[in-house]
Amino acid sequence: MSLKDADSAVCQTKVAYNLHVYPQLSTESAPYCKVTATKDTTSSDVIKDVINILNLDVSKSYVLVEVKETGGEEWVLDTNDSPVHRVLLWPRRAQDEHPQKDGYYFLLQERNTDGTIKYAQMQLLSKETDSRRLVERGFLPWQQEDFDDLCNIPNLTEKTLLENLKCRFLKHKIYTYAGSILIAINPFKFLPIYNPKYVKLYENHQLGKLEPHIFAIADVAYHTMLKKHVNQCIVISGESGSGKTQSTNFLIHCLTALSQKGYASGVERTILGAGPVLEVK
Ligand SMILES: Nc1ncnc2c1ncn2[C@@H]1O[C@H](COP(=O)(O)OP(=O)(O)OP(=O)(O)O)[C@@H](O)[C@H]1O
Repeated sequence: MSLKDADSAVCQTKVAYNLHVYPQLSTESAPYCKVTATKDTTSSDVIKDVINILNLDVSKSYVLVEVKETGGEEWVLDTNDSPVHRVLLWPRRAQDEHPQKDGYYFLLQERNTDGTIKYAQMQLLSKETDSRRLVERGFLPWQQEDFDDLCNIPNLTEKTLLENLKCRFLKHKIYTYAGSILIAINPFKFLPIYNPKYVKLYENHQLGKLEPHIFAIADVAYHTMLKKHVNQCIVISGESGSGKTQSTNFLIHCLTALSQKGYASGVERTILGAGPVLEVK
């Protein structure tokens, strides 16, 4: 490495980032505290800054907690951890400003005298989110509530998986995710979930944010194709009569609606019309 390279490497570590730390006890002035940090700044440096800025009680002990939307977990940072390194692993949209609504942010939590952490912030979560998290962590037994993604079932067995699908089906929720795979159970009756309102609802959304739906899969494939300029493939499999043809029709309907921006055209009719010919064995 040349001296110049070394200089620029040193400069790189000195780049300043703004961290927004949400204190456990929110202050009257602002919901969060802005701290400037570099990659070298440790979590204990950040805590000291927040204590100074907010005039917090120095006799108490605090920890910096990273909240990440994925898994809904809070991670307590070690005193020598670099919060900036954590931020750089977050999605781009959450890196500059990290408002709580985006799900990626830092909390300042107080430690109890026995070393455990006071989770006062948890009270701000809705009761439903709160208990779901406790169930996911195994602190509460799994109730007969349904999970829209099978990966979130805490004790995943064939029995719990089938019970979850059944429970959802009885509530007319025929779609369930298994990660990025969509499971569809044939309802053998019309459900009012395929009108243009739903195409619009799922347009350009993030997979998993809304209730599982075949339009969500079509939308992800369509927008990934536009973004990456690479052909996309959706594999549909299932036994005879499970709804593959019907699902293909819904996919084509959604894809043509997305590409035509809602204007009726003959394209959908032409593609759907080709289906029976293609299916002839
Ligand atoms: N999402 C759905 N909503 C309402 N009815 C559905 C749905 N999916 C399937 N069906 C019903 O189930 C019937 C069988 O579905 P479909 O023909 O799509 O099955 P398939 O998997 O393509 O069967 P095969 O492999 O024998 O061709 C359809 O005629 C339709 O009435």
